[in-house]
Amino acid sequence: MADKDKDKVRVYELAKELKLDSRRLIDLLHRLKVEGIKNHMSTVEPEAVKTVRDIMEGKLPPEPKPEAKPRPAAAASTSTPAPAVVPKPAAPQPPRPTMTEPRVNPAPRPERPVVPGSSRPEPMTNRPAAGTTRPADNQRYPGPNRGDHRPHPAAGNRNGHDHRPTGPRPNPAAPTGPRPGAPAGGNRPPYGHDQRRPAPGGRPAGGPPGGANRPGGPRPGAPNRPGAGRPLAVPPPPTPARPARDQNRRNPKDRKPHEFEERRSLRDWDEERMGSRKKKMKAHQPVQDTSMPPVQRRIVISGSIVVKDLADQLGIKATELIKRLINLGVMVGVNHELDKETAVIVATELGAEVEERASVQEQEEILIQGEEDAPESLRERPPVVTVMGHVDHGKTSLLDRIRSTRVTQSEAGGITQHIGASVVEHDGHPIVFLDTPGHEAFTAMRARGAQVTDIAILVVAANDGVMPQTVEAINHAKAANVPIVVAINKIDLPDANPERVRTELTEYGLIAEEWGGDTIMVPVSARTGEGIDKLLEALLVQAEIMELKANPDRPASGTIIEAKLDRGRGPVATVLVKRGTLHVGDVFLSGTVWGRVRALINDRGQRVKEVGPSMPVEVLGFNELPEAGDDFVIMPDERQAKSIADARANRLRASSESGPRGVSLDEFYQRLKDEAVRDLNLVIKADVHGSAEALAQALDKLSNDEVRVRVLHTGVGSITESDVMLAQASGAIIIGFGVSMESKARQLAEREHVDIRQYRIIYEAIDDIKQALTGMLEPKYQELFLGRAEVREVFRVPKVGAVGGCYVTEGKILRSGQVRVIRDGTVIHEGAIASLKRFKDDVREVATGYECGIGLEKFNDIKVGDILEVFTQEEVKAS
Ligand SMILES: Nc1nc2c(ncn2[C@@H]2O[C@H](COP(=O)(O)OP(=O)(O)OP(=O)(O)O)[C@@H](O)[C@H]2O)c(=O)[nH]1
Repeated sequence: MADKDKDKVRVYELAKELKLDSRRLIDLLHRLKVEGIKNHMSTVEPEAVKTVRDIMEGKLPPEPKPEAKPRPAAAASTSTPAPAVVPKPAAPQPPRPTMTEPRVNPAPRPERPVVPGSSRPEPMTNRPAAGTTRPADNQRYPGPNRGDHRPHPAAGNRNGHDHRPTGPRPNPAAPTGPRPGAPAGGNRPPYGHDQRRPAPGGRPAGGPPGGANRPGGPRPGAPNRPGAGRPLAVPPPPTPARPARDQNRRNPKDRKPHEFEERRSLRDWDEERMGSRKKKMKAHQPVQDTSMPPVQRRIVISGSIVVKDLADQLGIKATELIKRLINLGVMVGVNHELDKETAVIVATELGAEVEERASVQEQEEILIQGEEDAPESLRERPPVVTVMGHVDHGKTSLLDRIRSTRVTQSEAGGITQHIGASVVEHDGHPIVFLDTPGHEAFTAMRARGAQVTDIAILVVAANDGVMPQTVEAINHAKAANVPIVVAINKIDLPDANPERVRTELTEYGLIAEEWGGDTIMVPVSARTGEGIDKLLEALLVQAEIMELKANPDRPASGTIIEAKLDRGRGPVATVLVKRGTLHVGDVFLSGTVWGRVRALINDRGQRVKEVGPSMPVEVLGFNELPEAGDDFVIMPDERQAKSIADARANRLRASSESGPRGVSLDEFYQRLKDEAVRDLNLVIKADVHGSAEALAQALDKLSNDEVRVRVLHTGVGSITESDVMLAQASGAIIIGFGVSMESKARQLAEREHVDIRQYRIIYEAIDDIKQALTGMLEPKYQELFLGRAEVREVFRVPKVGAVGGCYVTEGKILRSGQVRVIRDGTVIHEGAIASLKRFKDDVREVATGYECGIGLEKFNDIKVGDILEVFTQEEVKAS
């Protein structure tokens, strides 16, 4: 039983192993009627695993094409539909897995019996020749790492899809061996390499690099290029070592329809449907270029590389390399940058021995991360605290009051200086307060990848209670897993009602300790100072619970919390040291800036020689201004600091020209598969509280054992910058329901690639999330903002209806666009524009700063003050 469980694999694991997209595999499993397959995380029973593997290896025929099955009426685009396949005697069936499901039993599928001898007979006759005539190749491209996507004990029985030599295969038990070309035993560095990334050697069975079929040695009977067409039904003469795959794949026209059908492996089918460049490349049958001898070099690839440079390294002409790349389905020019994987594949194809090294980025990570601290090296460190709360509830007053307490307690002489954080001592224990209150600052820092806060003080005015931004602050802190200590402020006021605050907070999961919960709540008055000591005490208690520790005896690393250009001193920045001790004279790196610490100044304006963990300090010695939120690390020497800074600058340039940084719903499933995420984080904004709650609950219910839908925040009203920041910081998607979006929020979302999805129908939102969780999200149309106009007057035009006399405040209004009418922050109508006029003329567009008349289709209720937001729909490219 235990053994059986061990054999179970999850869909995504199997898909990865077979180099299939999980969706395709799920499809196949469904068609095989394997039960319990819900998504990529579902486990597959060993029997079904075997069936799928057999199919993939060509031992069993694939199931009918999906087009043929679900839509019988659909015209078969490539081949004869399944029913037309000539039934063959079921006689010499290979052993079938004993599956309980009827589909995998031979009986219900008489139309597609397996007749090894007849289904893929010809290539088999050639294989021994291929395998045995090229022992050198086999050595260079050890079987299991190349064409063989997984070892199988029955390898010898393979049919035409097995391209491995029949001779001894090195290490047949290892499904993922060293990469091709990598020195035996794989001297690839143990770090940084994403094992999930398909190793070039782990390409699909029968793929280009497949054992005996690979180029690299002259083949007898040379002209084997695709298109050299040879009738496949006729068993080829045994002599030339023509690769089986060539015949199977490359001459489809020569095949009879049913043969074609039978020869199709699921992978062929999958590739046809997927059609991505990489797949094409992987599926490609390498073409033997007899004009070029194999490259006899050993080269090192440590990251992406320009075609020209790779050709240099290989000692061949760039044109030759390009030719080979084109053969592999990669269309490139001489200055094109190849990613590491492609470079390794093509170099190996050409016969070079490739050593993969950690990229600069990977080396950088190692250098920066340093070694793990031994537990015995850890010492207690002060907590770093941020104050949050609703507007006017007293955040600044409370911070001021707290800071003022240290004047009496600390040693004399220090002049408080604003450096972005202050240190306050209580009972001899320091507590560090970040000077900028508010959850926006807190989350902005997180959005930059830095989390410096250990504890959040939530200020709630006792006379006002929980307000919208109180809730936001709670959710922002929760999203960051930062514990909250509540300061119930303004208790000096006659209408203060701390009990009410405690009660209201329970609704948001904050239960006061005195009520049996675990949230410390302290009544205070920033005005009178009452309760401040207790609050500081509470912070120390919370810190103690958290066991905040760091190793002070190592080179420092921390975060920039503030940076400014000082007229006299040049660029200065405040660093919050996270671990280690920072000294004057240390060489540092921060983002793309590096330098040597010239001076350290603490929050009292005193020069210090060193600072330890959790301490804020102003650092002089920057030659450029770093950015708040950047990391700050001490480097062994200037050379290394400079080299990493340069590499980062290059990457930054490259990344700003390409790829999105945020998470999108479209790519969520891919990330899920790659195990990058297990949570789908959402921020929900709706027109009314009821719909926000309903949506949150409905979406929450979509969680399953494998993926958790986490609603980080729900709120009422427009989507704000703070929502976008929260989404960015937490890798969340924003769901807007009947709400508009603030301009700044849109700009930030566009810049940071935060996915904002707006809906008018609750089920559409639920459907989209549901589909995203199963990887079935259809390519969608995405809204593209065009412009915004304000209705300043309303005209009633006979026979036409209401026309808004508008002023374009942002972007431009296009006659062809769709329009959303927003009144008091709520979307009240969405539809088309019926007319767009400048004076009396119909126009196609009106730009910012101009007036125009806008009439709406099927909407006459335009009112002065309405905002007309114009947008268009743009197809989102499938990711
Ligand atoms: N009576 C009383 N008033 C207070 C107390 N704390 C703050 N206030 C007053 O409340 C008002 C708002 O205080 P701030 O400290 O500016 O509040 P804030 O939360 O920082 O406000 P924003 O920065 O605008 O978000 C000021 O008029 C303060 O004087 C208190 O404990 N008691």
